[in-house]
Order: sequence, then structure tokens, then C-alpha cells
Amino acid sequence: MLIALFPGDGIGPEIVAQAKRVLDALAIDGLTYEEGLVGGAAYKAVGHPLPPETLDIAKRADAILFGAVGDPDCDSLERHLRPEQAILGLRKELGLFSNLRPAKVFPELAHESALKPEVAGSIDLLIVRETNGDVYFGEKGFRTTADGLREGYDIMSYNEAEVRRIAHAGFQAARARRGKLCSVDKANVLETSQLWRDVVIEVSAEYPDVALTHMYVDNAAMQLVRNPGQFDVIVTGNLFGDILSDQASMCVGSIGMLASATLNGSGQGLYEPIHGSAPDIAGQGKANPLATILSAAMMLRYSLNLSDPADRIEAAVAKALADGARSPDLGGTMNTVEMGDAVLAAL
Ligand SMILES: NC(=O)C1=CN([C@@H]2O[C@H](COP(=O)(O)OP(=O)(O)OC[C@H]3O[C@@H](n4cnc5c(N)ncnc54)[C@H](O)[C@@H]3O)[C@@H](O)[C@H]2O)C=CC1
Ligand SMILES: CC(C)CC(=O)C(=O)O
Ligand SMILES: [Mg+2]
Repeated sequence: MLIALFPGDGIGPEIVAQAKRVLDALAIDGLTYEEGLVGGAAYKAVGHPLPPETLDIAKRADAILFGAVGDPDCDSLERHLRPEQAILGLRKELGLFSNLRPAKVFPELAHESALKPEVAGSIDLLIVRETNGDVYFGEKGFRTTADGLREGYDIMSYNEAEVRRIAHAGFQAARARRGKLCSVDKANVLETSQLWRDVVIEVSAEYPDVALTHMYVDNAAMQLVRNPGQFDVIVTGNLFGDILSDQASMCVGSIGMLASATLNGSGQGLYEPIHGSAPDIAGQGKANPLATILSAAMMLRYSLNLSDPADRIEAAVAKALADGARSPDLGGTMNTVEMGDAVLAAL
């Protein structure tokens, strides 16, 4: 089984190194790794954020373990050369449309939540975010208005097939959990969202055992901090899911804690923390590697069908936290490698 390792930029190499140490410690038979350049690192080395060699590794791999991309040095490049195109390109090229972002509070971290501990303690939700469409992939550009003003535009759209397949992913996830699905949209204003809602309702006929509700995204942002315990599975589009998942991360304690899986229809997946390359702390040993380590556990479970070692990683993270492991984002002083050490000690 081939795992593509794409560390990327900023804290990416630091956190992926810790996840790799944990995978190595499990000594799983038959795992092989190929490393590839992505993001600003790839642009600086070979002139493109997603070089053909990297895409080739990704296509051959059973799973991809991804750090993060994004480099302030590259922020004024033409859009198609910017580091972020690597993650967008991988999602699109491999048809990775179903981005699963679980947010569950570890009891020891309830006090690190931006919410009151008793509110945070109730959080156990999954955001199912579509990642192949929406405004991220629509026509975009700059133009000049009739009045001579500069105007930027990005077209938001979803077709019914795109909504249908992510709706199925949402219903199936809800069925495997507590049977509640909340579809988040902005159907009071956007036609894209009206189609989204209509299609989700059509698909719901196939899941009579799942309780479907709908919520506008502005209300969802509010409900996520007012009463996050009400949510089981949230299914939503690319943009709304991106924003709500960063928000959910602080509800459970830190953006350094949220793992993710992005799946296509054939079992292949990309696994990454939900956060970015954190240039403000890169190279300082301050990055929390737990989201990446937990992403490696999701990789074992979802793409490699290895649920026992996945359970072991998750249990080790829980034990490390229970034993007091804390990086600065969790109110502690342990550096990135020490956090990795703590998980290894708990394996
Ligand atoms: N999937 C990806 O590769 C993503 C890439 N990005 C890119 O990352 C770059 C930075 O973006 P930002 O908006 O600053 O978001 P960010 O998620 O990188 O950082 C936001 C804040 O959270 C902190 N943070 C993030 N991860 C952390 C960790 N593991 N441990 C401790 N603290 C952590 C950072 O230090 C920063 O203060 C940009 O170039 C952006 O485009 C952003 C999100 C996702
Ligand atoms: C960097 C973006 C392309 C994506 C993002 O913020 C995310 O997937 O969370
Ligand atoms: Mg994001």
C-alpha cells in the first residue's frame, strides 16, 4: 500500500514528520511511502505548486498524507501558481469531493475551548464539506465596470449531480452516527443554495431513518457557539464548510486538533489537518501535530482498512492529552517533537 507524503509549506514538514514517526512506530506490514513537493516548496523548486511528478505519485497512491500549503512569499504570484492551488488541484484531479471534518472535544481540553466548558463538552459533530465545486472552482477574474471601476468576480455554482453525491455522503455518515443531518446553505438568498436544498430533500427520500433539517449558514455559525451539542452531521458546500470547520475547531479547543479525510468514490483519500501552513509559527517548534497524527489515523481507517492501528493512534492521542501533553495552542509549553514523543510513549 502506497502512501504519498506531501509535507508542503510552513509547519507542514514539522507536523507530517511527527505523524510519520507514529506510523513508523506501528510497524505496519506492507506500507511504502513516496514523498512529493507541493505548494510554495514545489513552486520554489520547480516552478509549479503541483508538479506533474507529484500528481503522478498522488494518482498511484492508496492515500495521501498532506501537511499544508501556503507561503507569504508567493501571495502575489498569479493565481494558478500560488501554493494553495496544490490542494485545490489534488482535490479536483483525484475527484476528492467528500471532506470529512470531525470535531469532538477531548474531556481534558474542554477548558481550552473558546466556549464555556459545559457547552464545549457536548460537542461531537462531523462536518461533511463538498470540495470539488462551489465558488472555489467557478470562473473568476478581474474586469472593469462601465464606470471604469476595477471589479473582481468569482462564480458560485453547483450542479445537481455534485449536490446529490455529497448529500448521499452526508446521509450515510449520519446513518452511521446518531441519525441526524443538518444541511447548511443560504437558500434565502442564493440560487446555488436553493438547488442544494431541493436536491438534498430529493435524496432524503432514500434515507427515511435519518432526520433531516436545514439551516442558513449565518444561523449555523451562531448555533455552533450557542448550542453545538445539537449537531450530529452537518453537510454543506465548499465555502461554508471551510469557514464553519475553522470555527468548530476553536469550539473543541484548538485548530491544531482537527483532522480531516477527503474521499473520492473509490476509497482513495487525502488526509490533512484542517488548518493551514501557519507561517506565523513555522520553524519555531510551536505547531501542534495532533491534528496531523489524527489525520493519519483516519487514513488507516478509511483508505487502508486498518482500523486496529487507527484505534491505537486515537487512544494514544487521548492518553497523551490525559497525561498532560500540551503544545502552546493548548496552553502548554511542549514543542512539536515533544508532542510527538508523548503520543509515541502512549502508543
Ligand atoms: N489545506 C491547506 O493547505 C490550507 C492552507 N492554508 C494556507 O495557509 C496559510 C496561512 O493561513 P492562515 O489563514 O494563517 O491559517 P492557518 O490555519 O495556517 O493559521 C491560523 C492560525 O492558527 C494557528 N495554527 C494553525 N495550525 C496550528 C497548529 N497545528 N498548531 C498551533 N497553531 C496553529 C496559526 O499559528 C495561526 O495563528 C495561507 O497561505 C493559507 O492560504 C489555509 C488553510 C488550509
Ligand atoms: C487553502 C484553501 C484552498 C483551503 C482551505 O482553507 C481548507 O481546505 O481548509
Ligand atoms: Mg480552511
